[in-house]
Amino acid sequence: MAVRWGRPTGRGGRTSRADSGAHGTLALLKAAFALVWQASRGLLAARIGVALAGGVAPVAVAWLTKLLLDLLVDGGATTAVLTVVLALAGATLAGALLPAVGNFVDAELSRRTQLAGRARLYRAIGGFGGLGRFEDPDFQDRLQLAVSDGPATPAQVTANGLTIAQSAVTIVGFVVTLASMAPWMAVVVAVAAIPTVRAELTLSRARAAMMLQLGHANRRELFYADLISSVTAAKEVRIYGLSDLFAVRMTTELRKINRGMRGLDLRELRMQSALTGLGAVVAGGGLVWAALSARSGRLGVGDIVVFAAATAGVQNLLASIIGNVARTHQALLIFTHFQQVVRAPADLAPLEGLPLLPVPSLRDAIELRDVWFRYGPSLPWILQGVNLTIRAGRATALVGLNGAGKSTIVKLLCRLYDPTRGAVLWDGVDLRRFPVEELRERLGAVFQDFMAYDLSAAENIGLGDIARLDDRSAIEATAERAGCHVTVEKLPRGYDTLLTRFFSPEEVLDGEASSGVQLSGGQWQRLALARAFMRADRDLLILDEPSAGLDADAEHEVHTRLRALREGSTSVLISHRLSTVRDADTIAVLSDGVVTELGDHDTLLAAGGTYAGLFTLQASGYTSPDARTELHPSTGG
Ligand SMILES: Nc1ncnc2c1ncn2[C@@H]1O[C@H](COP(=O)(O)OP(=O)(O)OP(=O)(O)O)[C@@H](O)[C@H]1O
Repeated sequence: MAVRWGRPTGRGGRTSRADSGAHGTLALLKAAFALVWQASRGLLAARIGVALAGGVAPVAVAWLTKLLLDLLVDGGATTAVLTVVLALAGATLAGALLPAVGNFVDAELSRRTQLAGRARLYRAIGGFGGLGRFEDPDFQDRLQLAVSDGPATPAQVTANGLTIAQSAVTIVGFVVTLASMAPWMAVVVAVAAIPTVRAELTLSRARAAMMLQLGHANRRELFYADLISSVTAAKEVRIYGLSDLFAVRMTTELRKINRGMRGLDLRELRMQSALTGLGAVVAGGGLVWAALSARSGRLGVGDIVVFAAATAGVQNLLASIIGNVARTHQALLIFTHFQQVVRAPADLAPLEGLPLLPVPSLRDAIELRDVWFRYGPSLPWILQGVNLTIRAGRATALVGLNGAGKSTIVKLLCRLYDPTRGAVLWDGVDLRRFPVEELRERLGAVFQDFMAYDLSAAENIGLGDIARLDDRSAIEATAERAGCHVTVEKLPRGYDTLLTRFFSPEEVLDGEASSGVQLSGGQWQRLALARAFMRADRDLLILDEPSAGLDADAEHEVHTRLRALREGSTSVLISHRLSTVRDADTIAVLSDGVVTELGDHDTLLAAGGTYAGLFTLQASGYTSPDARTELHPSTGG
């Protein structure tokens, strides 16, 4: 089983049209809030309350301080002074406590939203009926980003958004304060905010462009990092001594990323310095005016305090808004990917305008009628008008050289893809008329690239029919039929043995310690067979190279068992070992995207064509590539 390495994605990711424009941003914000609202209305309401109170507290503190100072200077009554002191203490305490309460609520909201977001995301992913999306590189990038970071973003957007709202409340309070004392100062502060907002927008755009640029470098960096550290690649990486090479490539990508980020950070630093300077000039100028006004008796001591607090507060809050807008923008970009995965339309479309039908038991045949297929519009045709009838209750074998399209046909039978042209008919009804999950209920399959689950032996078999996942006697009987019962029984904990070294057994097996076991390739293959056998009673059994990893004895034995199992049921068998397909009722030879020969073993042998040539070649044990090319000049081996 060859392991194909996945394409990891960067932490940045691509922007899309949906990201751009105020309308898109607003819709995203709404969707993010909606998810948080759905996760916990009560907590969100509490968080909004905290933001409002947190926004009002600093303004209240400034005004109460002014009031207190004015009372003291004017010799106010003790009760009045004490009342103001108490109110000031309360407002200060609230101002100090609210951030901590806000953090707690944010964390809890984040946990709940992530739970709801993940559930929604994995429901959407599980709903993709076919394989096409998983093989689309752009969709893969989006998907991986949505999975890794997407569910956390709605809560981040909400928390940042509410912090911005909180700052805005305080700013409004301070600007009103300033306006009541010196209207021109309020105007100056408001005007001074304009460059800040403009700078923030420019920076946001630069950040988005940089993320787009660095997305590819990010993906490559993660790709090499994963290769170096993953157990799957560990064998080859060590044998071929690849880790240094990959480490150098990884650090090269990382340097590229760092250069880009450093440039952006420097730009941000320059802008922020300029803005801080501007803020200092505004605040300083205002303070000079306030001091002169106090000297001339136009302002009291309390006024100066509240004035200083208001000007400094507005400048600081504008700076904090900058950071929060940036973080919100970043989170929204990632949330875009989440939304696009969650809202992706069905990938396997039903036949237009026709209602879905229940899947009837297969009575007559499955027919591929003039089936053309390619894996993408820019990729070559794999099937170019395949016509083939798979008769109910009979065994059909598919034969052909590597890359002829045998597994592709199997994938079309399982409706993992739809034909590009032509149709697959189930007793005359197009497969696209059936609900895909219902169709799959009717199939049992073992694939060339079968799965080895890091679970117990029993589960590895039972997953073939989840309704009987806990039915130990059914699982054991099936293992017996697949010829792996004895092997499994001899494992340290028999059927409960964990077939992995990846998880600690204590995590999974009720606290009972027992080391996990790793099976050999052939043993895994038997388990995969047993898994398929759990569905032996289904309408169609698909066996794509079911014995590829087995030794000669085991292969013979498995095929004897398969023959018995296939008896009277509908099956499709793919095998390069032609001796194992010779007793199939029908053998179809695929070449150049079409069925070139069809018949039983004797007929095809007598016809003296491709099958006869291949069979004779294998029977004689002669495997010269030259001879293969001579036999099949048009198909690559
Ligand atoms: N997911 C895919 N995306 C693009 N091309 C693919 C994909 N899967 C298979 N192909 C291409 O389709 C062709 C047929 O592949 P397929 O696996 O059906 O052949 P096969 O007859 O089963 O070969 P083998 O005997 O080696 O298993 C090959 O050229 C392969 O490169």
